[in-house]
Amino acid sequence: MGMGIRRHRAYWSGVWLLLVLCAWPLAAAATSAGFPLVLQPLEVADAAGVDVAALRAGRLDGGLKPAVAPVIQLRQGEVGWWRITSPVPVPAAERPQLLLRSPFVNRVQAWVPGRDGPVHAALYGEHAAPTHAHRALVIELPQGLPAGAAVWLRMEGRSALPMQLAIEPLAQVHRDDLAYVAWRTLVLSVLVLLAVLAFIFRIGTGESSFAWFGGMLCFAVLYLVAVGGDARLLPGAEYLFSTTRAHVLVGGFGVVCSNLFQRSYLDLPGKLPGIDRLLWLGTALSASCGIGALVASARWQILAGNLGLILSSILLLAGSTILALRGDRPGRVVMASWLPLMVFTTLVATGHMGLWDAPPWLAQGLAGSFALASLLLAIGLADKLLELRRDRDHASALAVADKLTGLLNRSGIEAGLRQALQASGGGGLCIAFVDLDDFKPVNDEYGHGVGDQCLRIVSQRVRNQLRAGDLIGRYGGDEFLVVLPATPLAEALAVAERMRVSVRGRPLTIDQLRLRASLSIGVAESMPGDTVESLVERADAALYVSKQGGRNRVSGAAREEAGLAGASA
Ligand SMILES: Nc1nc2c(ncn2[C@@H]2O[C@H](COP(=O)(O)OP(=O)(O)OP(=O)(O)O)[C@@H](O)[C@H]2O)c(=O)[nH]1
Repeated sequence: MGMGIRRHRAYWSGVWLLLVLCAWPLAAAATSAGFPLVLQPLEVADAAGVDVAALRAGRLDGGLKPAVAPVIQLRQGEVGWWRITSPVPVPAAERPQLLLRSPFVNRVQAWVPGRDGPVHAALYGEHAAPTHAHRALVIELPQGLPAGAAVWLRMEGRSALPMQLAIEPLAQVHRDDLAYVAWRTLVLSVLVLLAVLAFIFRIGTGESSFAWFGGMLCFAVLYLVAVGGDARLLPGAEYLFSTTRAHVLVGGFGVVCSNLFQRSYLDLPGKLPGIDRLLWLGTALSASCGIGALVASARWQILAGNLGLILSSILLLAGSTILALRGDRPGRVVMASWLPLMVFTTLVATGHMGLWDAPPWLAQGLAGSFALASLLLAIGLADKLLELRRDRDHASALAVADKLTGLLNRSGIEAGLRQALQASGGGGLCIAFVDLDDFKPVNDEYGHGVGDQCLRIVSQRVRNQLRAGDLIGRYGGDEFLVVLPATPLAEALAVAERMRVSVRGRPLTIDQLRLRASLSIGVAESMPGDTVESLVERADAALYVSKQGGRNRVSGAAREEAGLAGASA
């Protein structure tokens, strides 16, 4: 009980630590304040063929639309133009930078004051800038943004994800870059570490749910790295990660692994078979989008993938809530891990849909809540495994326990003796065969209840004479077998004598009765080539000598080659 509470405290301390670590970069991002900017989309008949000289000279200003929130979002294949100005002069001394956050695979061109040609910016490819973190495209404004001056932006839509705009001093960009990289490193490290642990546990325990969990984490890491651009500077990263097809593929297989893991962790087939059957539909949709993306890229894959994800999330949240309300532990763990994830997913998705102005740190919160969910699930999985282990240990302890005395039963003590014989290498081990004298009359005169109590007290007294490594079991009715590893015969005879005295020396008090009992004991020492049967047979023969000698005594088995024998009373 005490151990359990301590373990749970350790789990929750870990979770709190992670939450605090989550809060730090989010708080840092939230406190970032840049220069105000005004964003105006430009409406032109032919967006692809705009005359930039005319644009910069202000001759196309008639096409400018009213200012919008500083967010740029285009459908795939669309071309868009925007003008950026600032209501206050942005001084060059502050080394201001234009930031386009969460760029993913988008590419932009910018015409900034002080430069003739366009500045290109992208996460991947020849225009990738290794001098900044991958959270944003950063375009330098060498002359700042004086009153009346403008930055012109051109973008071809490659991803439908929105990009937020900001103008910030270089010092702040660097500070936020560092916080971002630290945060991403923490999140990705947690996920990678958990994945490695999951695969190690899979090999160690043979539990398939660990493999699905590990798979889910690997796909999650790939997804975050692909969308976030963490690996953008590695050779081949552009080819591997910068296509929507890559995201559909890892996303689809990630959901498949997650579903297979959660159904086995929650035991959905046994506990909620209806939800389990529906979950197969979500899994099939996600699998079809993943397999489809392996073959070719098509629009239906994104639809199937999103449907699979939404259906699976709803079913898992519903299933875990039902199980949690029933007091089921895995249900509670899944609910606790999915809730923050679902909240962040909904906030990010509604932000993407333009329903509200989502803050830039929300995407990082989503990644963090995923790491938190994975950590909770890993703890839950380990906890479930421990519980299974405890149940199994309990069951195997019950299988070898004698109910009446709490000692090992016959098969338990025989197994223990077999092991001890193997470990002893054939010599130096003694056993004592202990039998209660004239027990039948106790049963006959006082009844079985008193007889049982008598067996309990005698077993306790005999056990109290043993050392930590010795074994004792109830061999049958009123017979006990004691195994004394690494004990010479003389010492074993002395131990047996102490057992005899412990029972004979004091009467057994049962209710109002005071019964005098005694033991007959036969001791035998192991010899090379001994088996459990041959050794027990010699101890039994020695016990017979004690019985024949008048009971209440200890006899040592004769060692044929040495002719040793001992007896006491
Ligand atoms: N109360 C009780 N009695 C048991 C239990 N198992 C066996 N017995 C009784 O233990 C007695 C064993 O008797 P024996 O060992 O044959 O004979 P004994 O009377 O002890 O005499 P000696 O062994 O020759 O000294 C029998 O009467 C069994 O019914 C048990 O679990 N509870």
